[in-house]
Amino acid sequence: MNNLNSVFDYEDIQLIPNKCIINSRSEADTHVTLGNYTFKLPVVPANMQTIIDEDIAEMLAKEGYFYIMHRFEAENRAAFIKKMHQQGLIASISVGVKADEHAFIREISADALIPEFITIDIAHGHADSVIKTIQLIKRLMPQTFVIAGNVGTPEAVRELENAGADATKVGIGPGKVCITKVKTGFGTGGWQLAAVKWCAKAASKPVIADGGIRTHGDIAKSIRMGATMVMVGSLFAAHEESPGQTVERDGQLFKEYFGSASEYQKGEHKNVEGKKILLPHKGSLKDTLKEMEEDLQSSISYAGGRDLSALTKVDYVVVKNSIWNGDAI
Ligand SMILES: NC(=O)C1=CN([C@@H]2O[C@H](COP(=O)(O)OP(=O)(O)OC[C@H]3O[C@@H](n4cnc5c(N)ncnc54)[C@H](OP(=O)(O)O)[C@@H]3O)[C@@H](O)[C@H]2O)C=CC1
Ligand SMILES: Nc1nc2c(ncn2[C@@H]2O[C@H](COP(=O)(O)O)[C@@H](O)[C@H]2O)c(=O)[nH]1
Repeated sequence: MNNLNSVFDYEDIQLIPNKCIINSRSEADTHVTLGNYTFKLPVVPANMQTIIDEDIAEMLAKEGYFYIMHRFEAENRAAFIKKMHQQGLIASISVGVKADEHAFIREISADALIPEFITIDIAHGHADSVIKTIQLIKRLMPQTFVIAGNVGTPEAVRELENAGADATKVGIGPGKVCITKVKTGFGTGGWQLAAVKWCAKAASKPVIADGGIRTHGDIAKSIRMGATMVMVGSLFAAHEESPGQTVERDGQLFKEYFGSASEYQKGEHKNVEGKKILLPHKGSLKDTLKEMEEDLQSSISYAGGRDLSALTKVDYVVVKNSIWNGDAI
């Protein structure tokens, strides 16, 4: 991006249709390949404690979706890898960057519990601590696909790729339960889609757009701007299967969704950069995944193609705050 002042976000963009070349949306193929594996959708639920648990991870893996287990029940991770492998499923876990996390990486490597995917999950991923963690994983488990983040600049993407990351995750502060932008003044909140475009242009490996996805159409927009996959929190929160607590207010059911840097996650009010919200109880996660697939198939048809690659080439217009036009879904 040459001009950082001409930025945009998801609600400011509309993709322009091409002539349809399929007879039914069901012909459109939403599969995506990441590393050595192909998944049903270019979407992964956020590795947060109110979004995913081991049951959901297992369901997603069995159904052919990508998943990333969170790192907040650290002591369960080795057993989780073993359990997934015993069922012939991929193991995809998260790690941090502190000394105990390096010890854990050495431990699983020594025990030959090698996950197919490891995501390094910290707030400010453009850091030597992340580079050292990438290098450690790649030295001990070269076959493991490493996703590193989070970052918000091309320089960070290149540096993590050069350190050995197989993919980078872009998004500092655009999340629904994020307060980084107001607490620190930094981030990609409000211009996340432009940041994805900026970073993807510099990337030589896959980029995962993380945070700020509010509609299924935002998935197609992320892919147009160069993302291989998107990470989604709030849209996946508050389902029947979701791990967040169910709460009743005035006879209506809600579920908790809290940030990984919130005091609810941390158990203390220190370096808090996340909050908790209540979201109306939704139906089944499987139904949302199905609807997401149908909507993305429709996006592919509007792009004039048969698969996700068609989305990467479509024209688009920037019309500030255009998509809602006073409406809601
Ligand atoms: N995508 C996003 O915008 C954000 C996501 N998060 C999520 O919150 C969770 C907790 O993140 P995080 O606090 O990084 O994880 P950790 O608490 O594991 O911290 C990781 C390490 O990085 C250090 N660290 C954290 N932030 C900074 C910073 N701004 N500058 C220098 N060092 C830093 C920590 O030290 P110390 O704590 O002593 O500083 C610690 O050593 C993660 O799941 C993360 O994804 C949090 C904020 C933003
Ligand atoms: N600044 C913070 N960001 C957080 C925190 N916990 C998670 N996250 C990020 O948000 C996305 C999900 O975003 P959504 O818009 O889809 O809901 C998640 O993947 C993280 O990158 C936090 O406490 N603070």
